[in-house]
Amino acid sequence: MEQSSLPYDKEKIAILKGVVKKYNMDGYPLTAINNVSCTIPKGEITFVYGPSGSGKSTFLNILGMLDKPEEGEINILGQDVLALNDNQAADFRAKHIGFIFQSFNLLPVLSVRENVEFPLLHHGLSHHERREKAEYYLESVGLKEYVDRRPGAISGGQRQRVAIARALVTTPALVIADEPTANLDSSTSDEIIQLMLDMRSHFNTSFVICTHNENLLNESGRLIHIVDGKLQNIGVKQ
Ligand SMILES: Nc1ncnc2c1ncn2[C@@H]1O[C@H](COP(=O)(O)OP(=O)(O)OP(=O)(O)O)[C@@H](O)[C@H]1O
Repeated sequence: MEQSSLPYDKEKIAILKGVVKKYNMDGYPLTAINNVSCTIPKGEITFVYGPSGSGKSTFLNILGMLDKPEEGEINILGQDVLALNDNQAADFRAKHIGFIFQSFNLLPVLSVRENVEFPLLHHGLSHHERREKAEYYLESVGLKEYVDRRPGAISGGQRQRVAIARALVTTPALVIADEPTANLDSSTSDEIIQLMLDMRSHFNTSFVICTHNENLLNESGRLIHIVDGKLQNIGVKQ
């Protein structure tokens, strides 16, 4: 695999330089991400915020290697990820990146435990090892008693806890969360926010969270503000 031309810095999970992503909007080009350069620090929470349609999800999809930009460089953990072919990119993503979505995206026919075991299927573990790991992470998000239930038989907040356990079970360096509290009431949102903060300290995972939730933006962490596809500023909230 090719090494990135961007300098490798072990304190940074990701380095983006000059990233441009365009969409075709009814025959017209729309620049959703416009020359974005930034770094994602290790072991911290970075909050991405900005108006609706400003390019936050596009930014997360590119950072999470779900989508490719037309221009720019992206280095994740020292790897030039744009140089990877589709299979290599899928392997890299499965190993290093976890995702949390606003709509939870759990598989309804699987139990809570099986949902969390699922990302481990291609990690060369025995059934027993997968089960042990899944139960460890489910216990860490407070769902020990619910492992045999189906997602349809637990609350929205509990579903998001399952999704957090599923994102963490592969011990990824980076967890990307797109509006993780948008479908939750405010007190459940607060619990989920607290849980992600606890998980960050406990597992030293780097989180990048896109949010409109002001409670999240008041937490300490890095802030990336995107307006019209451009980075407005990068700040540190103490
Ligand atoms: N698949 C697509 N095809 C065409 N245009 C798209 C596509 N995805 C996003 N866009 C456009 O790109 C721009 C950025 O969209 P994006 O979803 O990244 O914004 P956002 O900040 O996440 O918005 P929101 O806060 O409403 O979720 C918008 O103008 C959107 O309409």
